[in-house]
Amino acid sequence: MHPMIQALRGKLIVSCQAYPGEPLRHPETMAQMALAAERGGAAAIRCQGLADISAIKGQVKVPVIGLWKEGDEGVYITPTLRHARSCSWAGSDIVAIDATRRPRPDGLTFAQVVEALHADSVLVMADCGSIEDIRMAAQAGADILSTTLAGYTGERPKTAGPDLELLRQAVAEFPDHPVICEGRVHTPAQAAEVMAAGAWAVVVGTAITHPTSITGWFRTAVEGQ
Ligand SMILES: CC(=O)N[C@H](C=O)[C@@H](O)[C@H](O)[C@H](O)COP(=O)(O)O
Repeated sequence: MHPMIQALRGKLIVSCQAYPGEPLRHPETMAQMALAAERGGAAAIRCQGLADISAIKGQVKVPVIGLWKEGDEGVYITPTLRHARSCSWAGSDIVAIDATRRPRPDGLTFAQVVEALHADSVLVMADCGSIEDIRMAAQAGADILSTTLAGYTGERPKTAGPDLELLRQAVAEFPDHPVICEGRVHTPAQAAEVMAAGAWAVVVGTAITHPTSITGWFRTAVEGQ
């Protein structure tokens, strides 16, 4: 296993993303957010878009997991080999790509994308939505398997918290692969629970770096529905 992935074992990864039209959507702002997360103990930063990747890479010392979202339905997380290579060139230490079994816009299979990236020594995080995706990604040689898309592709229910069932199944089937739990980890207790369930590492985004959502959670608690 690559030493960079080995070093992520038992660690917290923080996802720093702002969505189109949002107040914090600026590469410098995301770099500041990433630095703040690093200062709090994040072992890696996950981030979106070439400008954010390059701005964050220039600021933090921890590894950068980069992706490039185009659109918000179908295959939108680093959908093509071109997107993936661009993420790598922008400064990603690991590139996160859609690892579903859906057709990809460039007509390549996930396995072909992994093969091409590995030829350039690029590490791949597979963003999966189901156990079938996880199996496919493992077979294709992805360096990291992740539950990122569970609840977003129609194959798994959108659980309120992390998809522990999928995580447990993935860890049981692939004990020798690093399986990262990502998606709807909203509390430290949930983060501890996914680690206890055997996650290699946990990615937390919204609950740390998306103040609009966090404010909404509190507003609901204060005002009721
Ligand atoms: C489904 C999808 O597009 N997920 C994205 C993947 O990069 C991000 O929008 C999430 O914020 C990230 O996965 C972290 O998850 P959470 O914000 O729930 O902690």
